[in-house]
Amino acid sequence: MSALTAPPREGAPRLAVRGLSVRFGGLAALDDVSLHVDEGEVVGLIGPNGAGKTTLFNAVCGLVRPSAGSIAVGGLPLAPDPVRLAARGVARTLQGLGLFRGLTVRENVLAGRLDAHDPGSDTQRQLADLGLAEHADRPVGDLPYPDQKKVALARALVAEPRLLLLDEPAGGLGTDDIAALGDLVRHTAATGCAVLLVEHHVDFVMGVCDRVVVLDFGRVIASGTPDEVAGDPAVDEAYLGIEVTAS
Ligand SMILES: Nc1ncnc2c1ncn2[C@@H]1O[C@H](COP(=O)(O)OP(=O)(O)OP(=O)(O)O)[C@@H](O)[C@H]1O
Repeated sequence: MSALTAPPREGAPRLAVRGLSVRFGGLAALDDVSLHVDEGEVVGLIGPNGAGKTTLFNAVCGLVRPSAGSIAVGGLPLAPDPVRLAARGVARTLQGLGLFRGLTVRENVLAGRLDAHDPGSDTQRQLADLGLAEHADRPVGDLPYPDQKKVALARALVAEPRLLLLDEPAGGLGTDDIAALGDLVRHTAATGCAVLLVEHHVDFVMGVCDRVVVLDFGRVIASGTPDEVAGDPAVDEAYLGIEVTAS
């Protein structure tokens, strides 16, 4: 059995990042970053623009090559092969929508579950869970932006991931949709999925996460519960006056 198809090691974090560094020429986008996400946990990854959040996601997905450090999923080292991520139970949403605009809602969600025995029924259930069933056969580009964000989420969730990477899921959403998103994230974690959440909407992060890790200039400057992080002066300083509050 290869490391890619082996079951996760019992007791190991779903995601363990140790001493990770990523360089782009002379720029250290990530510098000795360590973090972990356990089964059923929601961990927020926050920090100002350019702090390295998306680079960390890209490293986990094998899209950028670290210059140092290691990444393990379920206790097993991660091979730099984005195509095999789904087989390891990893799903991701993108900062933009990343949808196939010429396809219907159903076809977009189906794209997240092409390996399944009966992808059609999984897709239908996921669409119903997110209130998208009545839009299933519409071109995805015809839906309002919040519903398109839901389609992108549905495409990740239909794979029943064990590790879910969410890149700015609350971006562009109104208050009610953000509240519903928070419920969905917590519900997903309650099924045992580990969630790593990159988000600029700090109140949302503080309300939904069990722990928060703060990056600035590629380094971890704070980590802990939302209350611990919100009270950390280094975090206020990194955000240059943006209010950081725990709900
Ligand atoms: N492919 C790349 N080539 C060169 N530099 C890059 C590349 N990708 C990211 N960077 C740089 O690495 C640093 C970290 O970028 P990254 O996108 O990870 O930050 P971020 O925290 O996700 O920012 P934002 O909140 O704006 O999305 C930035 O200085 C960025 O300009």
